[in-house]
Amino acid sequence: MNQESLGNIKGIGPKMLEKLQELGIFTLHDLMMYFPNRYDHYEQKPLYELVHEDKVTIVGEVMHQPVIQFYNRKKSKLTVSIKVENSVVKAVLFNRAFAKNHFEVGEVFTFSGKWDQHRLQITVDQFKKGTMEENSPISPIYPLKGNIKNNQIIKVMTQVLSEQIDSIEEILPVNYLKDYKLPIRKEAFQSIHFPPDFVHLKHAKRRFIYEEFLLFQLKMQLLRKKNKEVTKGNQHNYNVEKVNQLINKMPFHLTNAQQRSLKEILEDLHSPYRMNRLLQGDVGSGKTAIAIISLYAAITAGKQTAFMVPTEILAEQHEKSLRQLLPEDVIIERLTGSVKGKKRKEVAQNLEAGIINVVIGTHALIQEDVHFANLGYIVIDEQHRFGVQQRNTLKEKGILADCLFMTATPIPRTLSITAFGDMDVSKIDEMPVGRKAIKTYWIKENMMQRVLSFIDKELANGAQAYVVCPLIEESDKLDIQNAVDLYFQLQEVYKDKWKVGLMHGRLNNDEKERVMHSFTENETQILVSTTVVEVGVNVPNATVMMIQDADRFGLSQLHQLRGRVGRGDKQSYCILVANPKGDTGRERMRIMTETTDGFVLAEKDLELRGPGDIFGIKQSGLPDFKLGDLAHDYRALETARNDAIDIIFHHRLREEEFQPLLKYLKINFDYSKEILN
Ligand SMILES: Nc1ncnc2c1ncn2[C@@H]1O[C@H](COP(=O)(O)OP(=O)(O)OP(=O)(O)O)[C@@H](O)[C@H]1O
Repeated sequence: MNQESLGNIKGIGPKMLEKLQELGIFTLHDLMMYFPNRYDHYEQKPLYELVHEDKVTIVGEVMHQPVIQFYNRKKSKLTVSIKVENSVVKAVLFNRAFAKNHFEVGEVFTFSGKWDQHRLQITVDQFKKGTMEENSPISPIYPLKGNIKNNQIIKVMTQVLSEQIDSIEEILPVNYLKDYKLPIRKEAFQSIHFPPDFVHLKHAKRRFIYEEFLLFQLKMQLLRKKNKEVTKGNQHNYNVEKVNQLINKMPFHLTNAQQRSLKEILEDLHSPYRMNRLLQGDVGSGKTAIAIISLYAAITAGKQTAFMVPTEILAEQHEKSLRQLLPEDVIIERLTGSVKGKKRKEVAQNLEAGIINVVIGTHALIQEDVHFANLGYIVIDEQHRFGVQQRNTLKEKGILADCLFMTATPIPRTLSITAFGDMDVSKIDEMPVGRKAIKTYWIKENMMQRVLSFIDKELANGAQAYVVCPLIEESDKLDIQNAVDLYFQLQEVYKDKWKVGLMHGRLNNDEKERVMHSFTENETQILVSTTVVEVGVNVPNATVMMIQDADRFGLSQLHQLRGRVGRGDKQSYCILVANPKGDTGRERMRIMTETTDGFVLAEKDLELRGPGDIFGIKQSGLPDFKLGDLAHDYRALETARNDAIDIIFHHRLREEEFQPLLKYLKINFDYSKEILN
């Protein structure tokens, strides 16, 4: 089977060709790959099991000559009495008088249509001579667009399949088929379009799911390999001694997982290939610490470095950490939206002149007027918040710059190997020692008094608390508690005892900085905030996170918010205030109180809300699979990925049994031509 145009096929006229093109079908290959999205299944049940007004299928023998009645001039009703089991059932066909001659007494027919339990009567949509088995019981329903009909696709497909079936070549090696018990390709095509039974259909689907995952993963691995080869010559000879000095100076011992990830990152820096790595780790697992050490390593190799983060608050916080940890001779600057006028000009000039060693910033880093002298390494935090485009713009500013992407959002493995399949992945899967699991409680509004005195006790022990609300201003529609109101209420409750701060997106940058600063320094003990504190904010002294209207947040977001506490060695608490109306809201609250494992939560979120919502944006880079479902087919995806890595990195495409696959890749995927040659 190939890229032959459908125009060459006998029986497909210009009109049909046009209709097929509307569905995106241009070649034989396109047509075969146009899978049904569901199947009509005529299941024969005993009469007593049929449900009144359901669509049913009945098989019976014609008992008498059909009776026809005409009414309203052009309308007709044809009634065929049939014997089913030991009953007489009436099959009624409206306005199909011509069908009368089809029915001979004594012949068996299969009818499908709407069942009338009281009259023992079926209003027939379709009928066919013969028993169920003779009438292909599972019929495909194709996704339709334009003015093509399902029957027309079935007709074309039947014809093409019967004529071309022998030209469909297998593309997978025989061993794979054997190991995974998959049907051969031509059989799978036959079964997915016209399944003889459900078992064949299941295996055909299994085959195509594996096939599409494998083809996708092959593409990812080819890109990964290409990235390595093309970028040869990108070696950073960092100063091991200086890096070790910094590690020893850190206020804590790195966890094993941190050490392992750091080692992988440093190896990438040192290797002649461009780093394209994702550093994944649950909230508070210590990713930033690793990022800082690796930035310093690149600086000791004489390179400029950049640290890109999603919010102004984070940029300021990280700038502070960099200044605290790095030796004084490292020149650190911040470039965010709030750096303006003369200062901004100065930073831009110094970047271009190569004076600055590390610049930390937000989107401001990718403005057109920002140029680097010799950008060698970029760390991008919370990467899925930046679009693919923005990531690339920054990359392009530094020729062959190594890139480390960090994400605190636990991405289920199925998603990470799909969206980031072309990347290497390091994982920090261990928390620093001494961390206590955060205790999470779900309470109703009417228990607020108790919560407030609990917070009071915590603060009396020297700790601090966050109170998060979903929106900043009251909305009539969504009865949501607003941050400003709550701020005033809490001030009233705690009067002169504790200071309350207020943070939200509408404050200007200076105000935000001031509010955050006084919370970090424990000048304010309670921070009332919208979700701007969601990512990365690090105040280890805070032990209480109270979230208002918690059922309005997704699980991953709740987990991010909860991750703002439990960052030191004190026992921390997360209090979810919610009166969820629906089951999903209640389910979310329940899960939150049951687990603190971000990955478990993300898997649940994937189940409850689908992949798009985890990333929160469209540019997530997730492909649209025809059959494969990321939430459920993770085993197939995992297997396909391992196979693709093996095939590409062990040069299997050169082997004899992989020749059909190689040929297929070359014909069907543009990307692979140059890489595969
Ligand atoms: N190995 C360690 N031992 C003890 N404390 C650590 C260790 N590594 C990091 N920390 C501390 O734990 C807190 C969280 O670390 P860090 O900010 O690096 O985590 P993160 O993974 O970047 O967090 P987030 O995902 O929330 O941004 C910080 O206060 C940091 O100083």
